[in-house]
Amino acid sequence: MSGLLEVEAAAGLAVYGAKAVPGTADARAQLTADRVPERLAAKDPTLWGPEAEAEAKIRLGWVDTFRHSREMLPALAELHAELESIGIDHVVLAGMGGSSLAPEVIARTLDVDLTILDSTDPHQVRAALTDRLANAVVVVSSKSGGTIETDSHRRAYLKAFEDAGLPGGGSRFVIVTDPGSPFEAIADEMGANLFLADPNVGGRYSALTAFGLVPTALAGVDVAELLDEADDFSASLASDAENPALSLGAALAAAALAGRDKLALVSDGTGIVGLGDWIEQLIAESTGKQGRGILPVVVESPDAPGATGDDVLTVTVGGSLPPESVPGGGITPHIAVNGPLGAHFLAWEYATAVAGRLLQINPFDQPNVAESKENTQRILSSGLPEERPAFTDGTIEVYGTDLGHASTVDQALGWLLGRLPPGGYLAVLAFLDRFAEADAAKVRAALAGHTPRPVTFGWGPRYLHSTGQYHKGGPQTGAFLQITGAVSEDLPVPGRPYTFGQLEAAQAAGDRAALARRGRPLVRLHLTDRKAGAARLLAAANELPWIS
Ligand SMILES: O=P(O)(O)OC[C@H]1O[C@](O)(CO)[C@@H](O)[C@@H]1O
Repeated sequence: MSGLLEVEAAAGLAVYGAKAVPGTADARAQLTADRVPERLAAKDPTLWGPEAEAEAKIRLGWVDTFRHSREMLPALAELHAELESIGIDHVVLAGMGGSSLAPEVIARTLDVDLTILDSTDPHQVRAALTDRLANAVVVVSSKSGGTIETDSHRRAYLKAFEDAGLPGGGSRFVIVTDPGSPFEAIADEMGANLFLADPNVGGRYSALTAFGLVPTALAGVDVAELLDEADDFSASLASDAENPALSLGAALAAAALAGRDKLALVSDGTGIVGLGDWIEQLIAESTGKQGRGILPVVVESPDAPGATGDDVLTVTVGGSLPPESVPGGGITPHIAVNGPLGAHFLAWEYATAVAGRLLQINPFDQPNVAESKENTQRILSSGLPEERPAFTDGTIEVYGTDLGHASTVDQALGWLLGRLPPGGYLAVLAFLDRFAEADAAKVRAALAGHTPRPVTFGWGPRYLHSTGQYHKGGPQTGAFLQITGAVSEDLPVPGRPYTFGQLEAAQAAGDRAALARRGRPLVRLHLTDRKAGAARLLAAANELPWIS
């Protein structure tokens, strides 16, 4: 790793090291020879080939939509003031994937209180519903207006407000959706506040549209600043010379094409919090298709296992740095990206689109996400498949086929890690309460410390809208550890014949079916006692030998 002294910067966003990544100079020269900066700034939909053209035509709004986003700021300020004047100051955001990941980064980075509801886990949903309900406004965000999780949250809150006898009904909701979606009509029916988003922007590119801005402005963020940061940075995007986002995209693709196709995303601790989760969705869902793609690996800190590796491009991300400071948060990454959050959003969207062209994929579709959704629907109507554990170890039931002689959780983990092919990865997929059971995420670093292969972690069902695309559409080299938990207090989805617990179980089973159809190695650990099971799993992961 070298080259960190070289930097390309615009409007405070600096990309260090990109040009030193092998192959980047040639890729960048090709991009400028093909006039990509100029054509992308002009929203040329032919940049990704004839097959992507129809989709690209309606997906390039993000190039400049942040300018139009300003138009909604007065209405947002008015609504914010109105809600605050009647004591409604607890903002909940129900939304999946691109409809909640950017608001979460914005709220965490700028330290405002915003509850994100992107889970079907009944314990997590119940915890949200019982938290400051009398002061709550619920932003229901969905571009399509057809996402089952988000509609279920809407139903649950409507019922909770009614049951609590709280006045206001629909006016306690703010719906963010695309024009003409089913949610637009529902907003009207409910008497909800409505913000329509730019329909020419896909979910994962929507950070600087109503999806990123409405919930965060209501939570108290000065979103105009984010728009200014993006606007200032945007001037660089049409340029061939000082165009850091172009170099970033060229480096991501050049590295992947040379076999460094895992992207470790490491926060450097300089004030931007949680950006890795947003970049993860952007890169995984945009590139993981047709058997290719870049696998993002969100790493907890610069010293956590998995930040480096033979096929890993190590990228640190953080806020603007003072002059002379060393980027990278204590490690020497291949690339460091530092700058204001609004510029980060635009730079990564641009880099992903550019990398998509070089990887010869359509960065605007997500062709393999539908399969798990369809499996979920089928299971919800026909019932969960009969499954028997291969064995039970204390409070953990272990499911899987051909687990050999494994009879303990440790052995099952060893079996799975032993099945990682060269170039492969392990994905840990936890259908648990991501706030109350946050410690379960520690299993990623614990496992990554015992294998040379990259280990990712995703909370179900939210990963289905992110890395889920890559798992099924990208290179078929993954092994999967699914974690599910017993439900002690289930919750009905109002107006539906199923509960949140059944929906969550159907989503987990639906994704297992999609992975099994591809013959991927998969172990499911069902925690019959969530707390004890998670502790046992973590201990087992920590005690594993090195498995190469
Ligand atoms: O905003 P929507 O339509 O609810 O979709 C949420 C997420 O689901 C996906 O469509 C894929 O599952 C993402 O691309 C998107 O961000």
